[in-house]
Amino acid sequence: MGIELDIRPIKAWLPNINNPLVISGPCSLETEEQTLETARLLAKDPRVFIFRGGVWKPRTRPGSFEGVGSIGLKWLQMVKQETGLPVGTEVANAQHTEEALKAGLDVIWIGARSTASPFVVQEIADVVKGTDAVVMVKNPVNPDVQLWIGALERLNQAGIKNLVGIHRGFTPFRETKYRNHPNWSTFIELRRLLPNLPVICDPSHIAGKREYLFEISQKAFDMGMDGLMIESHRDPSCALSDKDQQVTPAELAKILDKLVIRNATIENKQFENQLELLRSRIDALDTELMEVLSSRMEIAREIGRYKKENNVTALQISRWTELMNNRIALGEKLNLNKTFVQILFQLIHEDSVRMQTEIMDEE
Ligand SMILES: C=C(O[C@@H]1C=C(C(=O)O)C=C[C@H]1O)C(=O)O
Repeated sequence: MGIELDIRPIKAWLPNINNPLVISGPCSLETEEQTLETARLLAKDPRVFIFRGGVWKPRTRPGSFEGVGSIGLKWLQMVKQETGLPVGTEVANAQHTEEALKAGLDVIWIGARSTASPFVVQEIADVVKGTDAVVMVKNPVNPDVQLWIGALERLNQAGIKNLVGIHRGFTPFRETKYRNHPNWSTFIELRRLLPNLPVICDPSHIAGKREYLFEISQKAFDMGMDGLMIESHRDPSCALSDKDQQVTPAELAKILDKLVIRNATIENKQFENQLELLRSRIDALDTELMEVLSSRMEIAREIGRYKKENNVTALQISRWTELMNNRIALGEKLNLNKTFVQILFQLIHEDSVRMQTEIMDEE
């Protein structure tokens, strides 16, 4: 099924944007003073375009700080009035959305847990219907690009064209360096399916720790994302939520100073010619790669027929283990990433066994 969404670029609703979209502010608004002080510091940096602040906080388990609630909307209004920065918060149900719109917030976003629930997304879409709200949609907690797109579609069907995707990583199923797995391939697939959708990265939730913010942000720009949402707090050590991943506005400025912003493409004949030359070499190598794979599969089929005649199983674990170890060692010598080699050969082996069992089970 083709996907066609009517999406406006960021510039359509934020005309003064001349750089990647940077959104920053506290994970949670805690007090009027903390909100305003953080906002005043951020407003001094012309690279920050929108102030964010969590008001209703979805927490994994009960008992931790769940946000100040509606009073925070008033503080956001004060930020807007004093600094001129557009303001936004996360909404997780119809009531939040109604209150946020009524308070005149410039941006709302749907969190990862809410995106995972089509009922919640629909209830929010029903409230924003017919408005010119800017709605950002975080990826669902699981790397399901269709679910992410489904949420965007529901909003688009409600007439919302000012849409932005936020890549905040995916719940890991084991202990990892980062709090949430970046799984860049999900972003690549989203961009392939919806090339017009602006997508920004939320390195704070991917990282879980401030020391990783720079490397993740740079990667996001290397991949061509359109901006960042980075949590900041006047004093992260006292933050009531996610204190390890927040930075001070001064630290944010240092991160932004170091980041290299890349262009999606450039108008330069020499660059284009050189790129084309290198790409034609990749095309030729890919053709060879496919031919080699095809020959390999042909031999596997022959082995399958031979095993069938001799009534021997398709799967041969000792051969497979030995082969995998050997390929990983070879990969290291050839400067290939170990995980890449493992996954590649798992796929090849899986299909080789599948084909052999098909041959064996043919009438
Ligand atoms: C091809 C064989 O059958 C299976 C497929 C393998 C492969 O594709 O390399 C290896 C071991 C077996 O599990 C074989 O036994 O050699």
